[in-house]
Amino acid sequence: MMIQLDTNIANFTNDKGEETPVQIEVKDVNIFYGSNHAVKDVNMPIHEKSITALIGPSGCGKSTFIRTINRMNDLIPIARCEGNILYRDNNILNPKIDVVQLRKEIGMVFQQPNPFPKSISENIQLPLKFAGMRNKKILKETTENCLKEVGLWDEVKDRLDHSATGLSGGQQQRLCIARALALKPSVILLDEPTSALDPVSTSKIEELLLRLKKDYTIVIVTHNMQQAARIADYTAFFYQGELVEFGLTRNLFTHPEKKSTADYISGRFG
Ligand SMILES: Nc1ncnc2c1ncn2[C@@H]1O[C@H](COP(=O)(O)OP(=O)(O)OP(=O)(O)O)[C@@H](O)[C@H]1O
Repeated sequence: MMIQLDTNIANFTNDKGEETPVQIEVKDVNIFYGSNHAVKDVNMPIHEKSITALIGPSGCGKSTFIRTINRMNDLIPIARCEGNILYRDNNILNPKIDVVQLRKEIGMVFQQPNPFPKSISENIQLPLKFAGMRNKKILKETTENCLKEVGLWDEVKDRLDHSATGLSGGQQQRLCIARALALKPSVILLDEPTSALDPVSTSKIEELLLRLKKDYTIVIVTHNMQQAARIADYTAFFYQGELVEFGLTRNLFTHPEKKSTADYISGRFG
């Protein structure tokens, strides 16, 4: 029951009524794990400097799909992807693209905060050093700027050399977002970034994402429909590997076009 998406997507606007151009275009994407067809014929736009939420019941393919956007599924030997994910005139799924460069431009944050077991500042600086940056002044400035960007600077500025694993879960997750920002990405993918966090830490991350969308394109997998409704400009509802419905969040939640979307958002299953 794949829906036909309107490809004239430039007409979409975000919740402020502003047009946001399409940054990534997903075309006819199919993903398999061996013989398991996990994601089926997905077509959707991802709009620049907007938040796109991926929702749907467990096992519907949300994580599989988001991981494909920066080729994390390459790490799973039985995973196979077909189709096109167009980004800056390239197909992300082209085996010849530079995956290291891709992951600098399209960063990822996971469900469990996963800081390196190093100091807070090294968490920001290691990816930069790995990318060849040696200038100590720039490393220091970037550390401060990224920590300020995620609202963590005032909380940690006096203990930058302490282990990141000593931070709270919410602080660790903001550090992981800061680490992704250090590489100056244009897109940030987040796979259930708040599901391991308490409500206060969750709302800090939501506020942070709303700030970050001014400068970054954000795609978030969430089980929490209220979260999608609170922060996402666009929402995609997946069910059994198919993209059932995509649209402006306010439309999808108030006037879903498909019965299964209506059933899911009203809590009748999932
Ligand atoms: N690493 C993997 N190896 C093999 N099969 C996988 C792998 N990851 C996911 N799958 C399968 O792909 C399908 C989609 O799973 P996926 O984790 O993408 O769904 P999801 O919507 O993110 O679920 P959840 O909300 O529970 O995280 C399922 O059938 C799952 O078993």
